[in-house]
Amino acid sequence: MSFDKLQELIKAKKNPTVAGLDPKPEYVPPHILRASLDKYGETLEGAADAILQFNKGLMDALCDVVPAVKPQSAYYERLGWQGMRALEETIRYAREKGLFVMADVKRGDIGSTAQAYSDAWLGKTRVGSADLPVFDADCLTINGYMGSDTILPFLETCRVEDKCLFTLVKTSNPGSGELQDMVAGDRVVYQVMGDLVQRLGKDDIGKYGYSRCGAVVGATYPSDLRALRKRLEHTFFLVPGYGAQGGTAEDVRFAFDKYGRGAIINASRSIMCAWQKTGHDGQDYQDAARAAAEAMRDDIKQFVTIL
Ligand SMILES: O=C(O)c1cc(=O)[nH]c(=O)n1[C@@H]1O[C@H](COP(=O)(O)O)[C@@H](O)[C@H]1O
Repeated sequence: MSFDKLQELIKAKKNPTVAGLDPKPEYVPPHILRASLDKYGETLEGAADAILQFNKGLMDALCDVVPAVKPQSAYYERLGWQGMRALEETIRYAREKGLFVMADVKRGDIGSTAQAYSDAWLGKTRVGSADLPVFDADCLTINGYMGSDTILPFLETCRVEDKCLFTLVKTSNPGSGELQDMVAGDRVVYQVMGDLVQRLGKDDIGKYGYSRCGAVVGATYPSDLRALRKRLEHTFFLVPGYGAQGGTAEDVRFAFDKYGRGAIINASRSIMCAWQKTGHDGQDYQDAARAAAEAMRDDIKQFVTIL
């Protein structure tokens, strides 16, 4: 099953991290941006071409270091349909490179609309008698705070397509406590959500002990991360917030089980924008991204041994 595949890629690369692909035109090295804008003008098409070329270069540099990439849809949506085409091509290229693709869309809606989202991102769209894959990611982030009926359509698509999900449980942002830390009976809200995620996934557990229904738990709240790891033993964690948001390797070690499994740590800007700190005008963006990804891996491996 799908988290088994991710776990095996993590083991093969000896690296429990995912590189976020959240590209803004400002993050693209000047020589790549200039080439695209010379070709297409200062247009959304030009910007979309630049981020696609940038993504491909990053994936060429990172594909033997990281097991997975996580493109965040917003950065592509803001460039309109040209951006969405760049996202589709990014996903296709990632798969060609053997990378596990986690589409970060944080979707959530009533059941019938959730089904449409899951067709788009994980499943297939029916046209006449044909079932056509669309974005075809391996895994998706969703927002399940509308309730279980909005999560289940995604989970069913995952079962049919052998894919998996991450549902927001305790997010990394500064305001996450405003609602997620509210007391709800004898639990707090994020615990209620975590328990729901674990319950929805419980009948479909993979060989490493994890269900298809994972949870997003931020690196920026390490004590909550530690408590959730103990509470949700069958729930795979996506842990964002390392690097640019201040989360450290010491913080994220709590996300892993005793075999060093069950979690993947994300960093986006600290890898994508590493070239901005080397003083070489972006010509070395691939080396810089690779060095940042290797440094993150080695940093985490000081605290976590993957068996
Ligand atoms: O679902 C996510 O990936 C996510 C959840 C969360 O709680 N916090 C969070 O930062 N993210 C995403 O993780 C990435 C973090 O990016 P950096 O802060 O640049 O490493 C962004 O794509 C965020 O949208």
